[in-house]
Amino acid sequence: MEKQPRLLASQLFLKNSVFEVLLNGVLLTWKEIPANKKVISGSIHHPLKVGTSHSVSVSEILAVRELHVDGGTKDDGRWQKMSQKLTEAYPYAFTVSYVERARQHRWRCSDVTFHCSEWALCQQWVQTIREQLTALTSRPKHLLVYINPYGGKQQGKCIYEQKVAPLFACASISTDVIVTEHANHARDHLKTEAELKKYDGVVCVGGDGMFSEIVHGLVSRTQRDNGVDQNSPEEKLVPCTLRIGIIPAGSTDCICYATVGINDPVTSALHVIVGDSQPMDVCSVHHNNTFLRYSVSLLGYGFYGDVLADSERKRWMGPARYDFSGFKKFLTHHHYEGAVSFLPATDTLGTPRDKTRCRAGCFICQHDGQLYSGDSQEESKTAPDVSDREYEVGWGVVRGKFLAINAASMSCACPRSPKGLSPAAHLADGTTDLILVRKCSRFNFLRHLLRHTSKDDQFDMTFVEVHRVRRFRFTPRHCQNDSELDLRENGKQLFSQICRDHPACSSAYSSWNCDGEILPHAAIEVGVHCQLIKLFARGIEEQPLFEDLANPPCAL
Ligand SMILES: CCCCCCCCCCCCC/C=C/[C@@H](O)[C@H](COP(=O)(O)O)NC(=O)CCCCCCCCCCCCCCC
Ligand SMILES: Nc1ncnc2c1ncn2[C@@H]1O[C@H](COP(=O)(O)OP(=O)(O)O)[C@@H](O)[C@H]1O
Ligand SMILES: [Ca+2]
Repeated sequence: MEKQPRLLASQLFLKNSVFEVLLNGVLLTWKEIPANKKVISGSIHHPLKVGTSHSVSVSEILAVRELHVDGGTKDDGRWQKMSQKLTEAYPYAFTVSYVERARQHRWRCSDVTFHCSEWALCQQWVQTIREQLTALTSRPKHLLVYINPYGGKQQGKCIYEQKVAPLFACASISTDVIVTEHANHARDHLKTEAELKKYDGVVCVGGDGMFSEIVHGLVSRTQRDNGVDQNSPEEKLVPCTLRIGIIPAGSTDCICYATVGINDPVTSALHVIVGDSQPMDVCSVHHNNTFLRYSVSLLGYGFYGDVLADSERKRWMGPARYDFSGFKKFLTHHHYEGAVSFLPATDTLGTPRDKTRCRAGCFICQHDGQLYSGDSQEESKTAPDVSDREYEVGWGVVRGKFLAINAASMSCACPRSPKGLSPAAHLADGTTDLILVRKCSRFNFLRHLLRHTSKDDQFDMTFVEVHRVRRFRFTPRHCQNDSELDLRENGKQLFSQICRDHPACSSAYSSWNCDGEILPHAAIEVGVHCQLIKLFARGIEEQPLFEDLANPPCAL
């Protein structure tokens, strides 16, 4: 790393020792000075701590504040316990709040308080650190927050007020908070009313469904403001400028989990505060040249569609509804017939069977950002009509009976499956991983499902194939025309009754699970829009081998 000029260097008092404290444009470091150090209160040091040093990246400092020693305890209760002698020798102090890495990708806010003998020195430290923080232009100052009070275990409001709001206040971030009153409240507010110019980002407190509302509101608003027609599947969409933060308070929380590495409200709040930015792909879903929805995580037909449809009726069960419906639909074991045509992403570096993973600073995402708009793509972008042009150059077609057709635009890692539906998928490479699970025995399907929870490769099975694609289209076998599709809605109950009476039979249609929402059509066309949105996240950080490496001793 380029050597940074030293901004400040002082000997300051911390706990019971004197530390050499240094600030340059990149790091704040404090190193214990072992020799001649004076132990004031007589407390015993842990031998390992002697001579240790700490360093914190300035970009991960949340705030700095002065302590008012005269008034006693305004900011730090521990101050009271300091000996009279210390107060006399070092009557001025300031506290630096910073990000500390804990286990399993968790971030925590830590405080360190330095004591000084002179007021001017204390002021100089506080001011210089503040100047450094002000220079970090990627940090949000004003945020629009939407809370879904009914997501997950209905803890959204409480999570925000107790864990997140105090951190935003500490980092001097101001907020406008809206607790949603009905479904689509946040989406419609963003789409039409919200004064977006006032904000540096939008925060949603809830699950994947709530995040999806925010995405729909922001993307639709951006297209409308730029005169882009969402109904045209070929249209190139305009990226959203505002970043989105997710405070996880839902049932699956896969978007948070797969972009941060953990579904933890404090960790997510800290990623917002430090102003992280993670671009993400968004799929647009159309039916007959009519826009249906956007998807950022899972588009699932068959098993995941049926699980979602069933679980919606059991919302009262909370997150456990997915396990209940999952078990039920596993036993039902329905398969669906149809044709999937797709445009493989032949010009990308990665494949769905890679051992490498999309991680913070991902090389593939950084380099593939521009490919979607590349001219070489233009000619082959249009989806062929499966019946007429199935051999169109570049497009592949797979027909058959499927237990599940899943498109994962990202890994879809979540607490249920920490590696996700497609472990090697990328957050921002402009592709989605199309996973086709053909009809097989219950036992084999169970083996496939179980592999989502172990190290074994869920794609290494004869009845599973996976393609990395830029576009795809699904046509259910019995879909001759639209009126038949509409009929299915009315006839569905009768049909499912018949199927229950004749277990060998399978219903003709499943539903698409689009990020937790049921789509009204089975025949869809999907295109990936590379890096259409940005999150307050940085991707999953590589885990340090040893805990100490998370806060490496600085090389001075
Ligand atoms: C036997 C264990 C099998 C575990 C397989 C787990 C795979 C999980 C992959 C989950 C991908 C999730 C993608 C995200 C979807 C969300 O957009 C969406 C909405 O989330 P929200 O309610 O928070 O707003 N969530 C979902 O659609 C939930 C999908 C969860 C499906 C769980 C399926 C559990 C299957 C259990 C089968 C049990 C078989 C047991 C046989 C003895
Ligand atoms: N105030 C509200 N009342 C009812 N539903 C809401 C409200 N606010 C948001 N929703 C809807 O609740 C659904 C589930 O929200 P989400 O936060 O994803 O929780 P979960 O992960 O438990 O599904 C979303 O589809 C969202 O549109
Ligand atoms: Ca992707």
